[in-house]
Amino acid sequence: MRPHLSRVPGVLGEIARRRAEEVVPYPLPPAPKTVPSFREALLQPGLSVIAEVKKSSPSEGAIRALDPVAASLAYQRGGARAISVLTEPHYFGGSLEDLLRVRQAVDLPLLRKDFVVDPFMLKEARAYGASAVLLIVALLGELTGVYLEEARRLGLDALVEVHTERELELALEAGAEMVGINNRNLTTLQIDLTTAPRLGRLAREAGFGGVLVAESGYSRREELRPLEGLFDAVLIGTSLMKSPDLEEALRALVG
Ligand SMILES: O=P(O)(O)OC[C@@H](O)[C@@H](O)c1c[nH]c2ccccc12
Repeated sequence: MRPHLSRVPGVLGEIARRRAEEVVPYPLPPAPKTVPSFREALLQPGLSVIAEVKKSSPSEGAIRALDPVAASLAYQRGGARAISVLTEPHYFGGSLEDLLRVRQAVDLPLLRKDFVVDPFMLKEARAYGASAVLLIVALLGELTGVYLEEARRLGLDALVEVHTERELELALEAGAEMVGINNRNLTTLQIDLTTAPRLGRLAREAGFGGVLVAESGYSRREELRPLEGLFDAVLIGTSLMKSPDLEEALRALVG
């Protein structure tokens, strides 16, 4: 089952509709027998970092043409607990090939970062070595629960992404075990770092005891302070990718 994407506004709608047009099932490579647990990795003590491999983005344009394997190895040395690999090609310069190569190079669990709009994309994620997938509530709406179930059936963890109170409600109703709160509004691309703490508090007040991840816009250590004691993990991409030394940049943020 596919979500109705005609109503999704802004850049998010544009990217997702293009993605949906491209999904045509094909024979997949054999999936790795086992992959490390994404959820368990984030539940270690302290604020876990999910470090992201991202060559470009709609807000930044070209970020850095760094080899995903080299970037991931630096992230692993710097203490990242998981790695997010963009696989969207047109706006983020990613690919499933990147995901597979990173899987072969590091031991950390990997998140397939993409605009999942068809169940086949979950099978792809598994085949190319992901431990988890991103599910964006602004795209999947009422179908979020269906995609969560399908991800589970395939042995994948799901990070369910929200940006508003209404989306948070939908995520919790759908039974999300990991909720990502995006500081970036994917319709306008604006960042507001008060979004994650505000919605994170609401989630906890509503009794959510699962994994909470703060996403987007972090570049300085002080900015992580409002997350302490509330969030299990933070997802950081652009500011790390732009640093001359990724390992050092990661340590400076959370080491
Ligand atoms: O590069 P940043 O600002 O550190 O953000 C990372 C990550 O949160 C961001 O890439 C992201 C969050 N949700 C997404 C959904 C699709 C594509 C990308 C994203």
